[in-house]
Amino acid sequence: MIKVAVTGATGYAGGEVLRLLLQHPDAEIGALTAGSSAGSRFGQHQPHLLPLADRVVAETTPENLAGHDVVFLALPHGHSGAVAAQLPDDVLVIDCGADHRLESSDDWAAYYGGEHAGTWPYGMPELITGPGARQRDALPGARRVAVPGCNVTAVTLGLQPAVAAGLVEPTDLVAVLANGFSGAGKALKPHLLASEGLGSASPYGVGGSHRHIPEIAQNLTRAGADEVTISFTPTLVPMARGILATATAKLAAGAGAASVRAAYEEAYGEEPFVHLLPEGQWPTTAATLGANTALVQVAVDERVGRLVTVTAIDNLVKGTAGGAIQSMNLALGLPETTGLTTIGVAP
Ligand SMILES: NC(=O)C1=CN([C@@H]2O[C@H](COP(=O)(O)OP(=O)(O)OC[C@H]3O[C@@H](n4cnc5c(N)ncnc54)[C@H](OP(=O)(O)O)[C@@H]3O)[C@@H](O)[C@H]2O)C=CC1
Ligand SMILES: CC(=O)N[C@@H](CCC(=O)OP(=O)(O)O)C(=O)O
Repeated sequence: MIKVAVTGATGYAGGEVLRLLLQHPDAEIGALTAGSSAGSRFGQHQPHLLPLADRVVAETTPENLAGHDVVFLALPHGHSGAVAAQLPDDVLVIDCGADHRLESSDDWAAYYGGEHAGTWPYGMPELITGPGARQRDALPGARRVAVPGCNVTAVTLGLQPAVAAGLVEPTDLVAVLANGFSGAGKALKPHLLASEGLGSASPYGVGGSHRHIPEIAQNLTRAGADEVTISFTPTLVPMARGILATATAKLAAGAGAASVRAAYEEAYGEEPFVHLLPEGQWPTTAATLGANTALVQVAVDERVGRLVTVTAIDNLVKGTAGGAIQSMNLALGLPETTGLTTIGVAP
């Protein structure tokens, strides 16, 4: 069995990692650590994870994290570097936060601020990294993995086949997203109060300020773009989970509906968790809830000369914990799909 510790176990991301680990045939759950909630009963924070309810939340210390094969970090931005530095090199450390995703320290400084912790192998197995190459090729044997941002996952999966095939202008991209509340974490924030958010849709991170912009650009550059320019606008909508990302791109000369469809079929035909829907069927977030699934659809808007892609994911599963477990499986040499499902919860 693989002994796994989770830091940030009381939060949304840590809780989802644990929900999936409880269903993983090779995982044994060790330490559950957090910050201010250390010392309390775990079931008080994650009452849906009944098998762990009587555990006690531990402090996030090297002593409590010692003796594990895998440590998941699900901490607020800026906290992962210091914790990871205290862990042995042969332990697999999987960071669900943003600290180790970006290659550019300038991007880190501009969008997050503070010291950049460094760059780890990127935990998006489906990322196109060259002709016939995928990021999953880089993960076997890795002992440090940076899990992508949830919005980044949705937008990258929506656009990368067209970018890699040269069917769109990567300097003319637009993405608008509908985002569930859990993406913002459990911390109390005024705009997340039920009286503010229920029955309302509100944009945030508008005008090029959202911290996922450089990460999307980094991914699409790896997929083959020389330069990426993207207008990115998320919108908070009253649902607990889910992201629906609508991304459009100016078509390159000669690109059309047939070449676009062929590129997406080729990119995702063999992927276990990314599904190109049959023509005419559009993704919904409800169809992805609880599943490690990304649903993708594409169309060409001839009048405006743009590709339109729509991608739905559960932000906590394919957008975080599911991608993290996929990466764990690959790093440890297990079948990539172990413990993961494409079966959702509906209605
Ligand atoms: N929510 C989402 O959809 C996604 C989240 N992520 C990333 O996952 C990480 C966690 O996010 P999320 O779960 O949403 O956030 P939450 O606010 O829900 O949870 C934060 C967790 O971190 C713990 N924590 C806070 N400060 C410290 C500290 N100083 N030392 C130890 N533990 C601490 C909290 O413990 P305590 O209970 O003691 O306060 C809690 O367990 C973030 O980096 C986020 O960006 C990534 C993709 C998607
Ligand atoms: C609704 C909401 O606020 N969503 C968050 C999701 C961010 C996230 O979880 O990704 P990181 O791991 O990079 O923090 C947002 O868009 O900022």
